[in-house]
Amino acid sequence: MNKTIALISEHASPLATLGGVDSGGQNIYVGELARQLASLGYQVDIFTRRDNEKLPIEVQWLPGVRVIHVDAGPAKQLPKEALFPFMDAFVAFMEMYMARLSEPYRLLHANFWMSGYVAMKLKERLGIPFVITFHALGKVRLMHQGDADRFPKERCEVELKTMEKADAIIAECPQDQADLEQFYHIGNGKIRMIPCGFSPHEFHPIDKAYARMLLDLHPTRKIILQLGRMVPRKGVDNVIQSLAYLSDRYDTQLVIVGGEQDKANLTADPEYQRLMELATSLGVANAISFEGRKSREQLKYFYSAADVFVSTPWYEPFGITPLEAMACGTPVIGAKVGGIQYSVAHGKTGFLVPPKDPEALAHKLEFLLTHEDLRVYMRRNGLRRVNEYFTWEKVALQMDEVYRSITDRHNGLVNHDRQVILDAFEDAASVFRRSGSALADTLLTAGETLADTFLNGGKVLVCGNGGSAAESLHFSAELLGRFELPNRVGLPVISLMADTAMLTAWSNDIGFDDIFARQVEAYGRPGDVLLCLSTSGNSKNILQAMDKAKQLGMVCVTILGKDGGMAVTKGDINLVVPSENTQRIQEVHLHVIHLLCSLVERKLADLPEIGQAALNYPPPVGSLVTPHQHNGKTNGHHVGQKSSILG
Ligand SMILES: O=C(CO)[C@@H](O)[C@H](O)[C@H](O)[C@H](O)COP(=O)(O)O
Ligand SMILES: [Zn+2]
Repeated sequence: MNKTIALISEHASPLATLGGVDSGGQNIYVGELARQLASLGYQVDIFTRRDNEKLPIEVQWLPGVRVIHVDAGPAKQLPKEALFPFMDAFVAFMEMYMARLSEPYRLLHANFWMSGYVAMKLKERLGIPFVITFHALGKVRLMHQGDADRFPKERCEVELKTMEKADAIIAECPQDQADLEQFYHIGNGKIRMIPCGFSPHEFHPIDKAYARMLLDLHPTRKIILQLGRMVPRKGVDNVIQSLAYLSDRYDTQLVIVGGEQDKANLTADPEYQRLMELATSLGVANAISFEGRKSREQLKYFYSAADVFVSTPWYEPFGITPLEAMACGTPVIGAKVGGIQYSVAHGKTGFLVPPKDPEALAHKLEFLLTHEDLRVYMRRNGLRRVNEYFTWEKVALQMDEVYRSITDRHNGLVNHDRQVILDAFEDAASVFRRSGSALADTLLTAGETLADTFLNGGKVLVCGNGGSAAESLHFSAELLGRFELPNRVGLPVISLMADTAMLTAWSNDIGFDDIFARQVEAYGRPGDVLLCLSTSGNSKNILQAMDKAKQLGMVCVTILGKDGGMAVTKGDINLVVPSENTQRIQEVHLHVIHLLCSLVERKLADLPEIGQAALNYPPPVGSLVTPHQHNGKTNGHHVGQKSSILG
């Protein structure tokens, strides 16, 4: 079974350094999901923007996982708010890349709204189904950030369209699901709740004293850890403010990990400056150490060294850091928002507090830091909870289920469509078979009549509507031009729907019902044939043309379907296709006109006495057998009169 999948993550690459403004949870999510999917047998390609010209296009990152760097916009770092204009180029690159693959991706998994746009376009063009994890929703962000939100205004509209087109939407927590339902009205069973995860091999408890020694942290002071991206919405200022409410703040240290810079260069980070000013103004600067950006390998030591981990953002679609802290045995005090209120079990693995409420945070901090037994209890619960529900391995297993259900459904649809096609061929074959026996004799008569008409200096007028109009042109082209017989003269067949100017003027000014009758009157002569194609046999313009032809002493040959309609009562030779299906009828009609052409040419070529004459049409009047001498009465009508186009 083909298990190739493309993860699209336009700004967040698993290869990017973590902790910067635009790299965080999504980089981890994409990387860890890919790693686990590969261990489930998937071949994963991660498409992310090439933001450094030195990056090769393809990087084999892990066994079964490649990172594909997409040329879309300048090959340098840009804020994610500036990337949307390059997403069409992203789509074009992926399409080009995919065209070279031996097997198409079975599924696309988009991450973030702009990747969703890419996946939606690819689905439109290539029909590949897609899943999306938004990681953050535009409407929620706008609610919290207001004018500070710098994303293009189309974001929410694109999100909505993407949601409509997606085969499944992954909500990361119950709050995410509720936001999707409330703000985007998505509730038709498309949403699947699958949380984020952590890797037990990466995050596990380490002896506290050892961790502190390695990190050069105080061996006995109470350590509060704040770790993550340092942007206003993460509420680092809230944690700093809470220190001012702690009664025993001098025995407590707040360690802040994260930011754009490492420790030595932190002063260059404006957010650090802002936070430092705040700490100084509150008189708590001495209780804080800013550690700057750290490598991922170092994080477990920080989590393990801390007595409590704090995360109080304004909002948080999921929040991976509380999981990582619990996985290292550290209780969490988190804001009662987004995924944190789901991952942190209040009173069991930590506490939930309102965001932007430093006093409430201080209250819980004080309580937890002064109750060691409670910390031990929460440590045990936290370890159990995260290992039971939140490992990347479990996340990937749930994701695999979603992928399978979509691809099965998709294959089912494809198979269904395939069956429709096979059935249509079967149906057509059966109508053709039935038509063979039903029409063979009449076809011989019709072929002979047409041939005799030509041989007698007559002509054929042919008409029909819609598909039948196209076939009437088809018929005149074969006989006026060439069919199978080489070197014969053109035969006089006039398609009555070929004269667009006449048809439009007449139907515009007078009416549609006599467009053919008018032409029959002008062109028709006794002994000529009017050949009518109609699937219903009830088109008024066909019936009127037949009436006119009969008045002029012409022969009416019809090619019909269903019950033959009214036309069957007026025709001299009626070829009625035994089917009720208009398309099948038309398909047999094409075959019928080809057979008529074939019969005409055979007749012209085979009759020894006229073989030469057929090549030198028109024959001298009277030199040839007249049709009724061959044919006698065809369907009760004599067709012996001679004519030429000019009468
Ligand atoms: O080709 C199709 C349907 O397959 C149509 O264009 C179809 O020919 C038109 O509806 C005609 O107007 C039907 O007229 P008729 O066959 O009933 O005389
Ligand atoms: Zn048609």
